[in-house]
Amino acid sequence: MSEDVLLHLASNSSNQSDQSLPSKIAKLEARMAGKTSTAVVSTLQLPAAQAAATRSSISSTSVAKFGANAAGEICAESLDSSDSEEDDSNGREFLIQANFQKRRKLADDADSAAAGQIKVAADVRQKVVESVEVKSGTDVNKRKQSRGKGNSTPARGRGSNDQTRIQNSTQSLTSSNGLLENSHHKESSRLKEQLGQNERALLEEELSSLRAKITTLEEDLKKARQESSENQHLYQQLEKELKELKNTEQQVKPKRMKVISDLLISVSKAERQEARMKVRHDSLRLGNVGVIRAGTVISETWEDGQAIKDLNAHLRRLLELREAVERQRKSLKKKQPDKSEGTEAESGAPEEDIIIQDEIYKSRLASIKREEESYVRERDRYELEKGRLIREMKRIRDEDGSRFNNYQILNHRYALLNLLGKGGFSEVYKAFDLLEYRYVACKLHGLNANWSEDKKQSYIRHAIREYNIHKTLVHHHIVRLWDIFEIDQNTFCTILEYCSGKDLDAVLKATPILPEKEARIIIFQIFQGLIYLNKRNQRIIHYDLKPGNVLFDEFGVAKVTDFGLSKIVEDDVGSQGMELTSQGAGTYWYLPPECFELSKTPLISSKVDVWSAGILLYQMLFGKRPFGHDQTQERILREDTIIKARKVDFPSRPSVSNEAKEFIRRCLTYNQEERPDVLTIAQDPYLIYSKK
Ligand SMILES: Nc1ncnc2c1ncn2[C@@H]1O[C@H](COP(=O)(O)OP(=O)(O)OP(=O)(O)O)[C@@H](O)[C@H]1O
Repeated sequence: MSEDVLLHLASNSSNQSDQSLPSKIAKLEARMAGKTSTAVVSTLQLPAAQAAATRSSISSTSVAKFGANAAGEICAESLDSSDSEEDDSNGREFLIQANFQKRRKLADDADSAAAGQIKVAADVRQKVVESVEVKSGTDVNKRKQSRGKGNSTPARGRGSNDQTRIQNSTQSLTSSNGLLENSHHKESSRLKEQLGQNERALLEEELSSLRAKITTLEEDLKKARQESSENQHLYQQLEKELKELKNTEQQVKPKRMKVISDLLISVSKAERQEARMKVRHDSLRLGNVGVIRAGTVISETWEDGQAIKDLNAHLRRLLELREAVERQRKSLKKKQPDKSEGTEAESGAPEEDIIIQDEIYKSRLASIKREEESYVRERDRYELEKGRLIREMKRIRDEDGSRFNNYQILNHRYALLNLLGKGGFSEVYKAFDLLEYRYVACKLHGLNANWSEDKKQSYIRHAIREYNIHKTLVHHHIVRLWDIFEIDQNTFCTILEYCSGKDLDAVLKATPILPEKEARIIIFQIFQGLIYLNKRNQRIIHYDLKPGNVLFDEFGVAKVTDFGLSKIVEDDVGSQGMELTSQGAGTYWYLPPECFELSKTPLISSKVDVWSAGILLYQMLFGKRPFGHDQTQERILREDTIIKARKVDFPSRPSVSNEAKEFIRRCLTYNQEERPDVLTIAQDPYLIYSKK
């Protein structure tokens, strides 16, 4: 109710023409003051939040009539003054004062509105600049734009507020005071005019700066065009140079290949010469192949060299010496007095002398034995050297007899160097890949010209099968197969990763027994390869694991090779394996009993490779194969050696860990069903390396 009254009062206070009104109003105000002061007191007595609510409701109602600021202040003034204004005359003074303050307030608002309008004009100008800058799209303009944005945002906000305030003030001015309205109109039109002038000046200034910018941009554009045409020219020049380089490369490439292959060939020639000299030198010491003629039959025989002859002569002499000393000892024993028969004097030799003489003989025999042992060790070493020499002689002979020994370049990239070795139907050459710049092993598969067409075709099918299996295998412990190509109707070539170390067969020939640590890490690597073969979608049984098919690279990494007999495990094969269709292949010492099953087609699985790996480990640890070591392949078949291999025995020496023996026993489980497959035995503690 007090608010309504206040509103009424406020609206009436602007009516200057009603002469009786001031006193009425004064009275009412005085009354109101009493009431209002009560209201103020009660408001003050309320809690702070409630008091604020009351105040804000009053002021919001006033805003509806006068505009936010003016109404708020008038309200506050009327509330402040209500305490002191007690009579009518004072009430009139209050009204005049209130109106005067109202006017002053509105004038202030008009000023601030004018300032707001200047701001708005500045914003408009800013927008023009921005739009021009966006169009120009240069970095410089972007910077300007961001600067402009930073300045304009708050100004724009203030501008709109001020505009609202101007509108509000103008409304209240119109309703409350005509005079004020007139002066305000004048004032605002003057301001507008001034604003227009300012704005124009600013825009002109802006326009001239934009023109300057356009000139700069045009210059920049000109420069950029010039640069672009220079770059275009440079690009064409480089393209031309590249083409020329490519042409030169094409011309130089064969020359470079020739230089490299010439260098390789001269190195390889020197190696061949050195190898032959070494063989000649070693054969003087160790022996040579001689020819013996018996009637019309000429056959080859081995003749020991001087070193072996000397060694054998030493051993013979030592043997004779030992026998002589033993004879002496025996005769001395005969001279020994028979205590039951007579005295020292009667036998002719004092007992003490005989004892001493016997001690001398015994000591001599011990020293002869030591010497003999040392010569035997030396002879064993010579035997190993002799074996190496014989293999090297064979290699040289094969190399000399090979039709690929004249440093050919195969398939325009593989420079053939020296022969590494000869297998059943193949020769393997060390070669250099002139495109990839790496050494490779070229395996030349030769078909016998006398073979029937069918046999040739079958061999080729077999080799292509091997290639197709092998080329998909990419593993650290499997020799990579890089390439295959035909050389002529009877020969084709596969390109393999070159392994510069020996193969395991050569290692075991040089050192038949390996320390367990070395043997374990080799078998571990072989199993890594086997695990890979059994974890692929298309599982593979190697079927020909033997020392000759384990190669070593220059760092001693073991790699499985030769997939000529491998079998791909069909998807639908049962747990016991698949049928072995091509029997009779493989090396018998390393194959499990099921492969010798002749009454029915055997079922094979990765357990074949587990058996072979068990034999390999046994051989590395004990220097011999567990079954049929000294037998020929033919005898193994004839005597059913492997079919009878039910239990593995371990020699007492060298001493080998129980873990190794247990592992070998598991690998050599006779019954195929009970033997673990590759992935199962891979879990064996012997194949697990962990930090202790
Ligand atoms: N990738 C290779 N890197 C280095 N030497 C190799 C490589 N492949 C084979 N050799 C060597 O070449 C020789 C002949 O190998 P090849 O595989 O033809 O014969 P093999 O395995 O002895 O006989 P077969 O294949 O008839 O059983 C062996 O001494 C072997 O060590």
